[in-house]
Amino acid sequence: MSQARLTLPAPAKLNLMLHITGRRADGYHELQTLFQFLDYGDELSFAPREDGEIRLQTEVANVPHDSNLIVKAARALKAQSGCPLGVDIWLKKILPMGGGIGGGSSDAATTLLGLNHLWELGWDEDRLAALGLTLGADVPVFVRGHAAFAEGIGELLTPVDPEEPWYLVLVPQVSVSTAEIFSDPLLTRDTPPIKVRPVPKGNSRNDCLPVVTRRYPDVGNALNLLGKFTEAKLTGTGSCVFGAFPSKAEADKVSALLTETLTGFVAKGANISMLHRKLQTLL
Ligand SMILES: C[C@@](CO)(OP(=O)(O)O)[C@H](O)COP(=O)(O)OP(=O)(O)OC[C@H]1O[C@@H](n2ccc(N)nc2=O)[C@H](O)[C@@H]1O
Ligand SMILES: Nc1ncnc2c1ncn2[C@@H]1O[C@H](COP(=O)(O)OP(=O)(O)O)[C@@H](O)[C@H]1O
Repeated sequence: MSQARLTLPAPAKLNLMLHITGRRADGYHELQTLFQFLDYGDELSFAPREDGEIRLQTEVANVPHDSNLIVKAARALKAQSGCPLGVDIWLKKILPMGGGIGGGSSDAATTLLGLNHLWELGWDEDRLAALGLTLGADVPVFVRGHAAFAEGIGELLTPVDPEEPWYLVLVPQVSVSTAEIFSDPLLTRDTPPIKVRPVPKGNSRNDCLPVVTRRYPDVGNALNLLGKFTEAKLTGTGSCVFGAFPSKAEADKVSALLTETLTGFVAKGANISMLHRKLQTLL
């Protein structure tokens, strides 16, 4: 076994549209959503430990280690695989938390794939995605690593290949709780499911938007400002909003104007996640 430290990216995702089509008996919502990755994200490093301990060596503000999805993912994989090894993990946290760009879920997926490699478990993607789903509805798409149209609670994935524009992502300085938005009585929960495949253009609405902007005026403000330049959309349950541009130069130009007053970043859309591109180079 290689003892070298393994460093892997954990990319962000965007929800290019998000319809809520129903609610299951367990309270989870049925969605139709289009996931695309960004070439922008956190970075995790892993080094095996012979004593079986799982240690996250980086503090994450306001997230106790036991609640960190990285630790939960590592513990679950160790328990289910029976692997005797442990791991030291370091996290370079770049992605805003509660931003709807999936940082925690992506960190969990990178942990599952990284440890599968480091511990030489040989689990296939189906098994890793099923374990990922027990950690969060968004984890499976990061495990699969391909842009996807998602149904169910986000786990029934059909790979798709939308255009890969440059995006300007604005990050309002509020953290939105997904559970809070999904429990709002005013949330639209009865959008008729789209039955046609591929999903026709023009279905770019996010059903969470009215509830999120009502609760978080800063998000509405960011949408209005970006909307002066391009179609401005909300990702997931927010708080981040984004707009597409045909080139980096154009995204940078608008970024320069808006980030005087707002935080944001420019990144390229990617249909194959940078985690999977990196893992390919290790095989
Ligand atoms: C809405 C989406 C869209 O991509 O993204 P985010 O804005 O969180 O990134 C996701 O489906 C979120 O996935 P994820 O963030 O993994 O959610 P989870 O941890 O599984 O769930 C948090 C809480 O949200 C609610 N929840 C989540 C997903 C879903 N399909 N229906 C729900 O009702 C549940 O109350 C759950 O307890
Ligand atoms: N490794 C992690 N990175 C970020 N958040 C985490 C992590 N582990 C657990 N969390 C918890 O998950 C919540 C949602 O995080 P995140 O995935 O960044 O947002 P979102 O689901 O809106 O995209 C955080 O507020 C935090 O409490």
